[in-house]
Amino acid sequence: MNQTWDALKDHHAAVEGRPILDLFSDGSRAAAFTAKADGMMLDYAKTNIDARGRSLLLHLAETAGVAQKRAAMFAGAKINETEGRAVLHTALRNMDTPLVVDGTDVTLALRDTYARMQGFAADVRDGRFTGQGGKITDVVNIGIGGSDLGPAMAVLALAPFHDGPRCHFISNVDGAHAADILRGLNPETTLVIVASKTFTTIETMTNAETVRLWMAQKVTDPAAQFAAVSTAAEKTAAFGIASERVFGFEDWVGGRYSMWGPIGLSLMLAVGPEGFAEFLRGGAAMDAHFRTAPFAENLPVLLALVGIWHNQICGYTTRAVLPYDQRLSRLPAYLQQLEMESNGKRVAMDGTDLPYHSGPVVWGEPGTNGQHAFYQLIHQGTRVVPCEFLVAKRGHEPDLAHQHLLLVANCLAQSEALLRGRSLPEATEIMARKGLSGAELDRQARHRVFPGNRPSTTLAYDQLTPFVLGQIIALYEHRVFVEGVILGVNSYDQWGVELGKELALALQPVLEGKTGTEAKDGSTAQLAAWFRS
Ligand SMILES: O=P(O)(O)OC[C@H]1O[C@H](O)[C@H](O)[C@@H](O)[C@@H]1O
Repeated sequence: MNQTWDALKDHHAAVEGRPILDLFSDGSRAAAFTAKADGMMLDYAKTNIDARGRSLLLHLAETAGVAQKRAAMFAGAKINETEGRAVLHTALRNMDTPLVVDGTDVTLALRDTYARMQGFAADVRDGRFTGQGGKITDVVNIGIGGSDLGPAMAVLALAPFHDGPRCHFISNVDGAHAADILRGLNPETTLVIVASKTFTTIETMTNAETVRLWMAQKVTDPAAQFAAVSTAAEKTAAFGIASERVFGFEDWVGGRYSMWGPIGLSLMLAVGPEGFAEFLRGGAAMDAHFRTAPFAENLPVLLALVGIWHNQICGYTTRAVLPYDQRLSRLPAYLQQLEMESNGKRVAMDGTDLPYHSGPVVWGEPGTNGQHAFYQLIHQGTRVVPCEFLVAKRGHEPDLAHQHLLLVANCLAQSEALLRGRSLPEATEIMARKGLSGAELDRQARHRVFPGNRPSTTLAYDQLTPFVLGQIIALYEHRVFVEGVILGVNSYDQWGVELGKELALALQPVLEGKTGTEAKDGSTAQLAAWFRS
């Protein structure tokens, strides 16, 4: 921890409890604590960050080496130090700019694969590639984690742009998932994409086998209706998928950063190659903004600094992502992997223990649904939950513009209510008007107090198009990067998922009764015995 961290802690101690609302007595507050990029606006004025807090936070980003690390990442340096890999998902959306890594221009192979994806997607959509019962009507993407959450989120987000086959996603090893998705699908007109960076993930391999057997009941050559997306070409061949339907990528694309490349094939099939290209253009626009905008106007940097302020400095342990955009209903789940798998670490890059907490718990649901569920706690619970609202100026349903207006009113009202709250005198007056008095008035009024002074940010955009979705996702990716650099963690590995995988493998023979439970703790042994009985 350096002096800036200490200065931030001191500053927080000095301003803690100050009403954020008071900051608006400066009429320029709202504009001064808002940043814009290519038609998108991030309002972070409803936080307790003031001019001094912001300048300390910006200093933190500068002294942590964010600019240097940013340059290193975009240049293809091996910043994923624990796996000895570059981090180049940004190259997937900037393929026209040559990028030499280890003596090779990596964009040549990227462009080649991208052209093959475009050709295949067009063939499927136009009916040149068919199933054994005719034109492909449905696509099933089998993948998990980064090979599922991104495309599943984006396919839902871009529903108004769908003009291709219907897309479905199977991820869970729970057979219920495959069973429920496959019910109602016709194997003869279904294309299956097995999406796995490693092509070893047990959930995906198990589901791929299940779906192959399902298809074999109706189709003479199931493999002909399978495509694969992976870094492991030999494994896809061993599974029996012809190389012309295998779309590869390099290990310098992290799973949770991979939807810009072949992992996005299902999205390209749904919205078409041009819609997908727009998504890439949106990501590239955010890359350009991130690389060139001064930190004080830089959306990813500012969003990261708001995160550091709330989590590491104020001590708020979670953050809620609240899209007032029904089609972004899977964004919180997507961000849970992006943010928590990236920055949920306990040691710094050099292996030493972190001197502060790492990334927060990320959670959320779309508004207005959340309002009728968990907002009670956000408004009146004893813990502060920083809220991150997202909202579009326009919906896609011109006939339902009145509903969009209602949606926006609710979004703005929530951040206003969190900021303003309702004092005891205000609550007392309301209850007195209802005829209460004395102790009963006091008791009832206290239940109706909102402490307020609860921070939020609002990300506002014009309309949820492929371009804007690309901007949003790249914004969050770079936010994670900046937070990771400031915390000094490796945002690009995920060792924390390994132990459970190993133990699950070891428990399989125990549950099958082939090995005993001697090596297990009493609780695990008891549970295993119960399932075997
Ligand atoms: O794409 P795959 O190799 O099948 O990996 C799927 C997912 O599983 C792993 O366990 C990791 O935790 C994720 O980062 C990854 O996205």
